[in-house]
Amino acid sequence: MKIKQYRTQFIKELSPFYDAYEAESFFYLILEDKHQLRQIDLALNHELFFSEADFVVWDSLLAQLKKEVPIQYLLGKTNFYGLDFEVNENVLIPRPETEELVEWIISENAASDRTKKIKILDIGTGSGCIAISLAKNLPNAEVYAMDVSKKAIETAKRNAAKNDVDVTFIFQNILETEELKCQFDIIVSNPPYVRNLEKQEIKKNVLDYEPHLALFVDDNDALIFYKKIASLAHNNLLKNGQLYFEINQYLGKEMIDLLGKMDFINIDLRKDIYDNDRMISCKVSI
Ligand SMILES: C[S@@+](CC[C@H](N)C(=O)[O-])C[C@H]1O[C@@H](n2cnc3c(N)ncnc32)[C@H](O)[C@@H]1O
Repeated sequence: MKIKQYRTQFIKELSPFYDAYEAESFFYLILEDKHQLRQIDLALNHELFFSEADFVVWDSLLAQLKKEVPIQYLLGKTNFYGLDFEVNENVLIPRPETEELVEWIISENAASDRTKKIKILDIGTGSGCIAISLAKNLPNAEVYAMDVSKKAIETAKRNAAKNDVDVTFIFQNILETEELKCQFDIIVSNPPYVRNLEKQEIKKNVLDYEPHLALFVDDNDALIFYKKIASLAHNNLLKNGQLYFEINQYLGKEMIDLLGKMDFINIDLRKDIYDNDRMISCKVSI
């Protein structure tokens, strides 16, 4: 079969699950990953011919996509902030909203005195996407990253090596942490923040395949991670130090109240590209 014919069939078979645009983007991601071919190659070479064995691979990927397995897990990789990351079922697939948080931190810290080290701690690092992007883009950063999942830490370590950056990984439960070992200039976290009451908004491809440890938080204490991290930050943020959080879009006001009551200053709540309250930053009052 010609690959162009296969493309039509591929998109049609995915139509109950994904719109044509998404299905087509999956097709080209596979084409690039498995055959090192781009859309333009397909357009130019009308006679492209794929072997029977190639189509066996395509069929197996198509079958998994029909079960709504995320394409990133099928290919074992994704792109975040211009860098390549390994992803697997032990880590959350990094989201574009989180790239916005990283962009915010870089924009506020890139111009800082390059002779002075900036110590950064990323709590709940998952694939390591935040920690590694910061280490790559802030040359004077000394980056630490924590997670309670051993398998996530192993993945993040491979991602640090792949992207050629030094990050110190810490296997630790932040909720059981009495005190952090050192003082930081920046503490950043994208902790679990989806409440069970929001489960019905979560798509099957997320709910069935992404780690629930990374996603969900107890409905009765939805801000538990923020409270814990903010209280540790009081002792472990240096003078002028800054906290950055990704947050649940429905809890922006609650986050402002929480940080205000805990005496943080310069509280700045920002929206993501979809116009949802998504990230917040503050400083310790001195
Ligand atoms: C929303 S994911 C964020 C992953 C990654 N930082 C990102 O932005 O894509 C939350 C992460 O927090 C970790 N986590 C959950 N509970 C934790 C705890 N008690 N202590 C430390 N990390 C925790 C999860 O394993 C997961 O990797």
